[in-house]
Amino acid sequence: MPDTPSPHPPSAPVILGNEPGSFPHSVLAERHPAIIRQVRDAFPYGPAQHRALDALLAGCTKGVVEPLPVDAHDRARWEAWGMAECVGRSWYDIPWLWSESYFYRQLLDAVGHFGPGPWQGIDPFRPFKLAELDSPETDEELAALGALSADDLDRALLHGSLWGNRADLGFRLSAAHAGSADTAPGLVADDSETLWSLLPSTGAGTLCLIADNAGRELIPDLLLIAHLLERGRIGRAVLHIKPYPYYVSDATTADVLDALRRLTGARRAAVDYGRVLWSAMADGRLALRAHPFSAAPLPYADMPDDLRGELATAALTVVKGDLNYRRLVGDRLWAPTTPFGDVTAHFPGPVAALRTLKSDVITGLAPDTEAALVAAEGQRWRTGGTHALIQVRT
Ligand SMILES: O=P(O)(O)OC[C@@]1(O)O[C@H](CO)[C@@H](O)[C@@H]1O
Repeated sequence: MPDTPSPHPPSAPVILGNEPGSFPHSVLAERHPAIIRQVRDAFPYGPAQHRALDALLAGCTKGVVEPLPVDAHDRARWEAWGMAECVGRSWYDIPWLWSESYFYRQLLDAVGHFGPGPWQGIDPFRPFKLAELDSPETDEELAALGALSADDLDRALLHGSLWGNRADLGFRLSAAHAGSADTAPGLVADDSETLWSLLPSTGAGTLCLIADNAGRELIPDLLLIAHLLERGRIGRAVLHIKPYPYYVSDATTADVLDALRRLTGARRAAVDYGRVLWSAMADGRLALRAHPFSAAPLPYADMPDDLRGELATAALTVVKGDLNYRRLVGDRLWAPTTPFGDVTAHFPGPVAALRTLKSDVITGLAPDTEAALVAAEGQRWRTGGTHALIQVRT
């Protein structure tokens, strides 16, 4: 249940990537090289791009953080985001959140995404996102929509959006040996009643949904938004997406458009949801927002005033996924029973986290829940993607 924030915000060590054998270390040492390989194989890049990818691979695994060029379009932004404190240090010794975020910034640069030039704007992750969107699993999920009874819809669509977070593509690169979610499903925290109380059936407020992955996560996020608009639980929705490709599968504007076309091109129930969303975009009841801070290497406690002001007016902000959870509560090694209300007291309005567990960060667990997880799985439950949570701070 939501808890009352204590007057003194708690603290815990910031997560770094420098402990061999830890999950953050494996992301820097193994996942990032795998992502470079995958991207390199997916496009007929030219020699300059291959050389830049080689340099990034050597730098991010064995070198130190290099500053952005003085004429980089976003140099001032990264300076404000703490570049000076990280430059010259090993990628492993700085906050893990910062290293990961900078890796994606540098990867896009290496393939020419920021231009100028013919590769400007090309998303290096697009082939993987499209493959997922076109997969038979997506067909099956959309076909199953029609079978849901009106009474089931709230719960089914909320859980679709929640468990859709398991589908992130970067995670799958290191999840091959994780247990199947079917053998150990389960919510480790479930504040869904509180969530629904913030979205009453006569609601006219705004829902902000801070999206995570494209494809099989974004589709259920969009279905949930359409449903809430149709049921009159919200008057308006703002979908916060990334301003550029990020963490492999994070949703951008292009991904929203692909997902919408997938829905409007589908059959039966799915197409109705697609039409609701299409017309909601046309009349302003659904807006997209690609704020630069959405791809910042910082916790949401540090969000800029314009974004803070915007989220403050929402009836509820739903924060999707693992990375956004890390940014919401702070990427720290919290004691798992640290109250969620305490670590999110900085957030400007009611906030709900919908997340499958894919990194060490966790807060808000009841002591017996933590004990049961540890007894059953050691610490694997933290990163395996087989558990999920719905946590709310009113
Ligand atoms: O945010 P998402 O898509 O749910 O998960 C992102 C993720 O795969 O990437 C991070 C490691 O790179 C982890 O926090 C998490 O497992």
